[in-house]
This record gives sequence, structure tokens and C-alpha cells, in this order.
Amino acid sequence: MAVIPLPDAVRKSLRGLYAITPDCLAANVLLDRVRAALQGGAAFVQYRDKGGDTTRQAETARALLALCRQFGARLLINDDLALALAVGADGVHLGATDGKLATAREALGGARLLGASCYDDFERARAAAALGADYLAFGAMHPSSTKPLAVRASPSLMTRCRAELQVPACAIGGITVENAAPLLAAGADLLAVISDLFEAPDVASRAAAYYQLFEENARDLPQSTTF
Ligand SMILES: Cc1ncc(COP(=O)(O)OP(=O)(O)O)c(N)n1
Ligand SMILES: Cc1nc(C(=O)O)sc1CCOP(=O)(O)O
Repeated sequence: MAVIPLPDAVRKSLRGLYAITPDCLAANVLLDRVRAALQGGAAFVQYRDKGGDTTRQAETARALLALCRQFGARLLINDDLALALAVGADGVHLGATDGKLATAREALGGARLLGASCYDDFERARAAAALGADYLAFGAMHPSSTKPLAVRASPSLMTRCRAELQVPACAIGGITVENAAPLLAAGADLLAVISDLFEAPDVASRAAAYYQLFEENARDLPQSTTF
């Protein structure tokens, strides 16, 4: 299926619910749940698949991209720059062991998004910002059943991120609708969520509750956000 590219202005406005796909779901179930998240207002989807079946990953990534396009949402690929480029995704998210940010930035060009995991490390965030990351992810904000061993991070890192780096901040780890408002107040532009969203009995309603939180906590975007 042909994929229509998003205008740069839309592509780079960075605020909203960032729905990260859970492991171990059949492709049709995954797509149904992601569709529901998009119906509820998720602005970003990250395809995170640790399974290693590259044929399935490419097929699923293409299907997710087509779905995101229907809703004007953006698809990022976790870990895998080559897959992101191969399917024409809107960007890639890289952690500490996923390759160099500089290489990804160059390969992605200016129009696609580069996200970087910064954990609890502000100096890592500073370096990632200097290398051109479009958003900086801090976590885990709360204990996470998806990643129980994740290091814990303070929401104040996001406050510093906005103030000192002027790069959008992403909160991740154990986020729920119930605990999200203080994260937005601390400076989160993106809320990256797996279990609270995708394990909800009604994924669309859960996504809509996050959307509502963003509406209630509207504020100016960081200076570096491009329109
Ligand atoms: C938005 C966002 N933030 C952090 C992560 C974690 O990335 P990483 O440290 O590479 O760990 P894995 O997701 O690969 O287990 C993320 N995926 N997305
Ligand atoms: C993938 C991931 N990275 C984290 C980090 O802290 O870097 S926490 C996490 C899991 C997020 O899933 P849930 O919303 O179910 O807690």
C-alpha cells in the first residue's frame, strides 16, 4: 500500500500520547488495539518488537504505518534504524545499546524523528540534544510491569530538559491515566505508555482519557519544536 508522507510541520509537532506496542500479540490483535488507541487520540505510535522475526517486523511496521496515516499519527520504530528507513516510518527511537544517534540523525535527515532514551541521566540528555535528538525520554517514572528492572528517574529531569535544552521531553515507565498529570506538570510533552493503554478493557477510552489530560494541561511547546 502506498504511504502518503506527512508534512514536516505535522511530523515535528511533538506533544501527546505515545502508544508503544506490547509484545506477544498476534498481528491482527495488535493492529486492532493500535487502531483503538488512534481512535482515542494517540498522536504517536512506537513499534517495539523484541521478537527478531524480520519478515514479520517489516510487515507489521508497514501495516502500522498505513494505520497511523489514516489518523494523521506518526510511527516510530524502536531500536531499528534500518527497518525505519526501509518502511518509510516517521522516525526511530534509540536506547543506549541501539547504535549511534549521530548516524541515525544523518540517515533520517531533518524531517524524520529521532528519539533518545536518557533514563535518569541528564548529561546523556544533553549529549543527545547536541546530536540532534527530537525528543528526550526519561524513565522509569514509576515501577513498570513491562520493564521491572528499569532504573527510576525523577520527573524533575523533564523540567530541566525543557528549561536547559529546549527539547521536548518524553516520560516513560509505569504511566497511568491516574498518575500522569504530575508528569505533564513537570514538563512532559509526550507520555509513552504500554500496559496502562494496551491492557485496558477499552483501549480507545483509555487513549481518550490521556487526550483529555493533554487538553487540560495545554501549554506552549518548547522553542526548538518546528512548525
Ligand atoms: C519513548 C521511549 N523511551 C524509552 C524507551 C526505552 O528504550 P531502550 O532503553 O532502548 O529500551 P527498549 O525499549 O529497547 O527495551 C523506549 N522504547 N521508548
Ligand atoms: C520500554 C520501557 N523503557 C523504559 C525506561 O525507563 O526507559 S520503561 C519501559 C516500559 C514502559 O511500559 P509500561 O508503560 O507498561 O510501564
